[in-house]
Amino acid sequence: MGQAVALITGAGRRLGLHMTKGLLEQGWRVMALSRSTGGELGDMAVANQNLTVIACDALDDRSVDEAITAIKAETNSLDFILHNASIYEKDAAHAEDECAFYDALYQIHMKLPARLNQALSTLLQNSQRPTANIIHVTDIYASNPNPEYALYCSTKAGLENLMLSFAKRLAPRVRVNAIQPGPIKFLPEHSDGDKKQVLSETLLPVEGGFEALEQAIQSILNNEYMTAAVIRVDGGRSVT
Ligand SMILES: NC(=O)C1=CN([C@@H]2O[C@H](COP(=O)(O)OP(=O)(O)OC[C@H]3O[C@@H](n4cnc5c(N)ncnc54)[C@H](OP(=O)(O)O)[C@@H]3O)[C@@H](O)[C@H]2O)C=CC1
Ligand SMILES: Nc1nc2c(c(=O)[nH]1)N=C([C@H](O)[C@@H](O)CO)CN2
Repeated sequence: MGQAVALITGAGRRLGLHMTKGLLEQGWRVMALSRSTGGELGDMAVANQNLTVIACDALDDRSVDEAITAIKAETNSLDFILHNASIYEKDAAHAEDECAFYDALYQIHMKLPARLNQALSTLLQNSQRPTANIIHVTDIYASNPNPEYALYCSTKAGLENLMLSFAKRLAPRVRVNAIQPGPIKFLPEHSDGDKKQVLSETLLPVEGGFEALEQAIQSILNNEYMTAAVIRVDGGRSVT
């Protein structure tokens, strides 16, 4: 079996960058989609021939078309797609541009994953592994929305529904699953009060860390009997 090939969206920072590094360390070839081809990701690509950085802005259809063309020029088979790219902002922050914000959330959480799954389905069917994998990274809020993030949550719910359709459409050669993260990694803009409040509502009151998601991703990749499944990685937050 040849070298496994993964495609990661939103690879430029945090979980996307963490998973890019992890899969490279395991010997995978990684196609990393990012709005910027520079920075740490670009530096890594100069030093590691197993990493290809491809520019992709989900909000620009031409950029997505060009990224799909570039992926197909790089490989004729694909073993894993991680739909990680995301925008996370409160509705209240977009009172003046609510429609444009909702369009952006749809484009990044639903349109981009649907287009990549459809456009790359032949590459996935050519996978050299027993099955190819697609993982949609959603959110515990997809099942039980936080009304302050209604627009974000609804598009994550749409991403989860797309997972079910692609699981039905692409079986049995391709397994499609979703992971619902909880309080994995706060953002710099989170205050200490925000963090304390969230963790006080979480059975395991700590940030899970990207390693917790990586373990769940690996468990899906290694289990040939998992498809159309939704795996929560949230420290129990979703039941409080
Ligand atoms: N962190 C957490 O605690 C939680 C995370 N999640 C989910 O887990 C996933 C990873 O989380 P995290 O790493 O914190 O996410 P971030 O918000 O830090 O990063 C998301 C990525 O999305 C990409 N992105 C943003 N805008 C665009 C765009 N217009 N076009 C293409 N890509 C874009 C960026 O990639 P680049 O800069 O390379 O373009 C960025 O790396 C996300 O799907 C998130 O919704 C869910 C619940 C909790
Ligand atoms: N794209 C993102 N989505 C989400 C994030 C994030 O940082 N980026 N974070 C959360 C969590 O609420 C976290 O901030 C604290 O629990 C949800 N989605």
